[in-house]
Amino acid sequence: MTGTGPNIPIIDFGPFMSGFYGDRKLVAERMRKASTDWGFFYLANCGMAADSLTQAFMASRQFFALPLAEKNLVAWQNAESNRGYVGVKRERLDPARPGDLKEAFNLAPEEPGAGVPKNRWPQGHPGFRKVMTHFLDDCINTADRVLEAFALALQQPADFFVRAHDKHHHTLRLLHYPPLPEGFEPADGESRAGAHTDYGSITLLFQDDVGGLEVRTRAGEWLRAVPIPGTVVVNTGDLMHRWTNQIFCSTPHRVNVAPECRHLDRYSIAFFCHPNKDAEIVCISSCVGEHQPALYPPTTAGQHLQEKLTNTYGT
Ligand SMILES: O=C(O)CCC(=O)C(=O)O
Ligand SMILES: [Fe+2]
Repeated sequence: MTGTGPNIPIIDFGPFMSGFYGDRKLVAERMRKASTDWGFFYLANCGMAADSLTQAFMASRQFFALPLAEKNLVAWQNAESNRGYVGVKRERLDPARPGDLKEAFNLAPEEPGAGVPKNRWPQGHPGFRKVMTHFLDDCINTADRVLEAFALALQQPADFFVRAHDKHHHTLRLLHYPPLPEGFEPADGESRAGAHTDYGSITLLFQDDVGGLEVRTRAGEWLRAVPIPGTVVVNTGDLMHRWTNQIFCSTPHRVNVAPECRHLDRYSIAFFCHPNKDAEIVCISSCVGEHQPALYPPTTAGQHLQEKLTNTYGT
């Protein structure tokens, strides 16, 4: 752990949302640099109403407070649907380590015309569904603006990434890290969430004020990504790493069982953005050159995601 040295950048998104081209370009360039150096940045003034976030966290707390039997009625079933409740230790983000000390609930936009809805909503809690559906829309909007900035940063048409994400194959994930019992000592390598990289293009991460998120620097040290009120953490995932021919990094991160926060509940909400399953992922032209050959063959976003989920859940 390092307490000195450079820190994860904080970028003010306000000028991108309301500014002229010059302002927008400046913000996009900051995002490009942060994604290259860190694969992580805090975004301030992202345009999301504080109220929407407060409500989402409240609804999340209420959901996780339900009896386990009730949560299990909406249990996660398979990687293809990837929705519903995932119990404590069911998942290991770092396959070499014990199961993660967390529980989660995944939801996602319903595909229009796909028949039976796939989200697994708990019965008798219409408020939960309403708040989360609203929050999901907010996340999609914010992510689309971030993707526009990325397109500008990479000299692509403004809608380059937004179009590739327009089927909204995203996942919203509520996370709860329960307090650990008095005297708890983590088994070797046990943590709230094991070290991992995210699979998709970008992730928006909202954390409460407990802390515990750690990001691995390029020098290999673990740095705390402390909660900064009024900001959302944005990180670039494996797919963006591949798409940008490794220019944007997909940085390992984890949630550590730090002694000072071990006995506190921690809540976070992650919005994982995934391009359309049929989107062709070919190294972006501005990231490829005479001295920078494309490092990956084309794939589709769907193929990429399925491989990653299978590795995590073993299904
Ligand atoms: O809870 C957090 O702060 C991080 C969670 C995370 O990185 C993930 O679920 O991919
Ligand atoms: Fe993550």
